[in-house]
Amino acid sequence: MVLANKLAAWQKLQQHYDTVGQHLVMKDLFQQDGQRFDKYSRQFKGTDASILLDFSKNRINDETLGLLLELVKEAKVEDFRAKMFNGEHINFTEDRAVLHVALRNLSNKPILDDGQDVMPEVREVLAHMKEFSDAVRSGAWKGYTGKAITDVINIGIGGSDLGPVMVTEALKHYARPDLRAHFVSNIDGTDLAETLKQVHPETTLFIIASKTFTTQETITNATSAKDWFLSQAKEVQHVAKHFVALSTNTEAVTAFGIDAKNMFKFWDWVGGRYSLWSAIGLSIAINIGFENFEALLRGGYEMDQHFLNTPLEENLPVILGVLGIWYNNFFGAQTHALLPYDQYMHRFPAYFQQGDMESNGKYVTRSGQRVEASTGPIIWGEPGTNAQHSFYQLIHQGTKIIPADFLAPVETHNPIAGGKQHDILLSNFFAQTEALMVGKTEAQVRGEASVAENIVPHKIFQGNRPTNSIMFQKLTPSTLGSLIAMYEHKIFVQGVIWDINSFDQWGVELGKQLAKVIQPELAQPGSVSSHDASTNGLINFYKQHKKQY
Ligand SMILES: O=P(O)(O)OC[C@H]1O[C@@H](O)[C@@H](O)[C@@H](O)[C@@H]1O
Repeated sequence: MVLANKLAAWQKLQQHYDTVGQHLVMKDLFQQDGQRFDKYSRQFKGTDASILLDFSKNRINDETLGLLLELVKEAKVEDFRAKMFNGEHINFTEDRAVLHVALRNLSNKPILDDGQDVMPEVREVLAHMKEFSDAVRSGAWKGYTGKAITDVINIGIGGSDLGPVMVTEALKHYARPDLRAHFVSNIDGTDLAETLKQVHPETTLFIIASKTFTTQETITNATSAKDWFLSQAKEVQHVAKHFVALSTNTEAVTAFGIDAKNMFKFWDWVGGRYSLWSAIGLSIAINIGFENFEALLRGGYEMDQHFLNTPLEENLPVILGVLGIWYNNFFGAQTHALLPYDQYMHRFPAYFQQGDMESNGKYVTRSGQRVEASTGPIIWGEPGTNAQHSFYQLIHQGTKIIPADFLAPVETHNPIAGGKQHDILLSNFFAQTEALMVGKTEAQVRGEASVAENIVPHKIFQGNRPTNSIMFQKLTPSTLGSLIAMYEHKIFVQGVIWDINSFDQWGVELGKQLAKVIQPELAQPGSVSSHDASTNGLINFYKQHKKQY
């Protein structure tokens, strides 16, 4: 593969940026073209999910879009897309297929990994999840004293936590108040301790979620949870009624003391950050019911079909992907903000921090060279309108360009005050992207009542700040599924263009290795001298002041 910045379309884009792109003023473009919204907005329609993407408030014209799509073709995104769906081992550094799309494949089409159809096993696990989640929800699954489960604690971290957390928050409207979901991820004992305070061992189900079942945080928390449980339940046989595992590692699960029949399997072709669709979604299925979990899968599946079959210029993930490239690589934007105007989606940006940054935070190309172009953006964000009262100042008047996606539902689940609050929320949603685009000129500032001369420059907004507006009818399970899959594929498109492997995560390993060296040093008496002066100093400071428990 050729380095991204050496592709002919990239060079053309650079020239286009230098001569035209960087000078485009959106306000003028809207004045010149009354059809700009129609021209630069697209709709996705699933069975019941419908998503509008308005990307007209971007610093682009027809030539920009044309060249960006040329880049997609030249970088062979379509070939890679086919390779992913066909189970080729595109995650070549781990020699794995990338088949999260199989988890939501609701068609009858087989999906092959190493020549074997993975679908029968996928369906088997889904059936197991249905059976189990139904039993927990109906109260047929009983704890060791014969009581029904009231609290489910998912113990997992990274991809084995963030997806279930984000989705159960986003779909809280569909959850039953008498069946509470909790999530423990951090090795910090506070996380587990504070959660255990809220539950009772007789009515609590622990879901130990770990693809590898070797992750230090998860196994340690799970062991402590088991100790807590056994301190009251006493008999080891009761563990079977209160602990289940979600993993690819049967041996480690059984060694932990969880019955293999209470293990929900998934496969090494499911990346951790793409795993909420797999058995990792068990806490979701229990929380909102299996039918709703299936609707989530359907939404994902329908977006997969859209990504696979829609022409590039109509394809939402492709459009989002190339717009990201335009700002990241030509305008030098370092970050990308996700700003959901839906309180239920408050963990959506955090979810895609892992989804995007663990996927595309890489500087080595598929052929082992160093990239010459900037890769994955820093993803961040908070729900509107809270974010408006926090960091929007910098987006409006700071020195950095912050491309942002604004997301909002047309319909709210909570029409408080006869829908008035939702109107207020949405008026802010519309106003912010408008303000970011049009800004406020010096003349407008002066036109306002009595502004002191020295204050004038402070009140000017340059505008021309790019945003995408993404509206969906209502935050239903299938809509959420489509939105998640849309961003997954956006990340895919960008990774292919940058020629990096979006599906490994070697960058998380070094810190883990070093922590394993340091942990025994903390328990030994005396000071350490084997590290650099800073690390030695910090460790020794801790050892001097450490409390013995
Ligand atoms: O699911 P397990 O194996 O516990 O991994 C949990 C997380 O670990 C991290 O180090 C990353 O590699 C993530 O991609 C992964 O989701």
